[in-house]
Parts: sequence; C-alpha cells; structure tokens
Amino acid sequence: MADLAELVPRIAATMAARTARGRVANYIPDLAKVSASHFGMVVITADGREHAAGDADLAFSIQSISKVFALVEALASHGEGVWQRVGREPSGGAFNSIVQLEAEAGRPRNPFINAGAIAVTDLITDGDDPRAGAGRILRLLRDLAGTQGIAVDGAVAYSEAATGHRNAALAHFMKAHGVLTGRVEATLSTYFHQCAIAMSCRELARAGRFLMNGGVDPASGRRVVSPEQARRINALMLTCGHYDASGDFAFSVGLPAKSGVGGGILAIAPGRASIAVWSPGLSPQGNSLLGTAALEELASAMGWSVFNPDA
Ligand SMILES: NC(=O)CC[C@H](N)C(=O)O
Repeated sequence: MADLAELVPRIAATMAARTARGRVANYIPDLAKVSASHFGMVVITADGREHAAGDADLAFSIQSISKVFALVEALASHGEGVWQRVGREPSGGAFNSIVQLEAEAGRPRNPFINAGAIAVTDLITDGDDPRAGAGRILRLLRDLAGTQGIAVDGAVAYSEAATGHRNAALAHFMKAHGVLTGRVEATLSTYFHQCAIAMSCRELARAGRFLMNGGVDPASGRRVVSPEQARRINALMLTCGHYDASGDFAFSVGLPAKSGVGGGILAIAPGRASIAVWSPGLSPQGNSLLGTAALEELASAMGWSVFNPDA
C-alpha cells in the first residue's frame, strides 16, 4: 500500500500540471469568478492523521455537498419520516432535472438531486428566516470541523437566488403535489444559503469523519447519526452522489462520495478515511473533473474501494 505522506502531494502535483481542467460552473454567476487553476486535497485517516496538499485551506462553495449535512439534520429531527417525501433511487438524470417529478407525483427520486434536496431542506426550514435552517447546517459543520470559521458566502447565496429559476420551478411543482409543506420562498432561500456555505478541504474532510466511523465523530466522540443511518447515507452517496455520473464514479473510484458544482467532492472510505478534494473545473455532468481523477488515483493506490474483499 502506498504511503499517504508521499502520495497526496504527488497526486496534487500531477493535478496542478494538468491542462484539461473542465469548465467552471457559470449558471450561478458568482461561481464563474473562481479560477480553474485551483486544486486542493485532504485525506484524514481513521488514526486521525491528516495529509494535505495544494489549496487545502482555501474556502470554496460547497454547493451540493451541503445536501449530505441537510439530510443529517432532517434525519435528526424527522427520523424515518424523511423517506415519506423523498426516495432512494438514482435518477440517472441531471442534478436539476424536472422530468421525473411530473411522472412520479412530485416525489423526488433521492435526497441528492436538487428536487430531493429541496424537499429535505423544506423539513428543516423554520419560519421565513433562511438563517434558521441554514444555521442548523452551519452549526453542525462548525461542530464537526472544530472551527467557528465556516460561514455562508452572502454574494453566492444572492447570485444563486437571483438566477435560481429552475430550482424555483422544482420547488413550486413539489408544492403543488403537497411534497413541500413550508412556504416555497422560505425553503428556497434556506436551500440557496446552505449551498453557499464556504469551507476548505481540510474543514470538509474533518466534517466527514463521522461517515467513515459508523456515525460517531472520532474527534469529539459525539454520535451524529446511528450506525444504520451512516451506512445508508454512504449507500446514497455511492448510488446518487454524482447524479447521472454516479455509476461511472462507482466504477472508477468505488467510494461513497458527494460532489458539488463548486468543484468540491467529499469521499468516504468506510473505516479508513474521510477525503475532500477541490478543483472548480467540472465534467459535463457537473462533477469536478480533476477531483474525480485525483480520487481515482488515491483509491487505486490505497486499495480503498467498498468493493475490495479486504477493504
Ligand atoms: N450540483 C450542485 O452542486 C447544484 C447546487 C446548486 N446550488 C443548484 O441548486 O443548482
């Protein structure tokens, strides 16, 4: 097995030199301002060691990675009731697709496509102030990462709200079917704020540690979710975390992971590591191109696949 102290900087150097870096998301105007030249990576192993390289401490917009932590909050307050409004099947469609909703009575396929995430966020939206629901996610992330320094990037939240017509369409459609119960504007605003949370790879990898550790944060000993919920969240990340590229990601990397259009990916090697990578250039499906390539190299060098007999 490779030595992580040598491997992580080597992967970062390889990715820094790549010229084909994908395209930075531009449908949210403020995300388009980020340079495609960034690459950061942090691997935290079960023994608590952190291996960091590149832009490991630069904050970026976590976007859809926030959907994992919104789900944790919804499970905490609503338990299994979450599954009454959102399914557990990969959609095979784009992250912001609307077509399945019409055929399936407004019930989103899974909590990681936009429709499903908005339905989950509706459960933790409290009143009209987006700071309430987004604040729950922020508190969770700060607690898990061990820093108060994580915040919502107000400019990104505003930019997203100003251009988020597709998300508004998804939300109104679900409201018409009774899948959303809160006020649509409040739910959407909460969703835009959670997506605009900015944090670094180091903070994100720390925040993901409970998922490699059966639901307990190894840093504090706090139980975040039950062992069964941790397994299920990992299962959803593996099957749905990369939208219509989830099968390909499972094929080439083989780890539960959640991507965001800010170019971040949180990946979990159960029992072994919590990993965060960031490179803003995206594949056509909206997943970090170099982040995926880096995870593929890491997983293969370490033998970290949930499909390995000895993993
Ligand atoms: N895939 C993503 O990261 C999408 C999140 C983005 N905030 C959106 O709603 O479109």
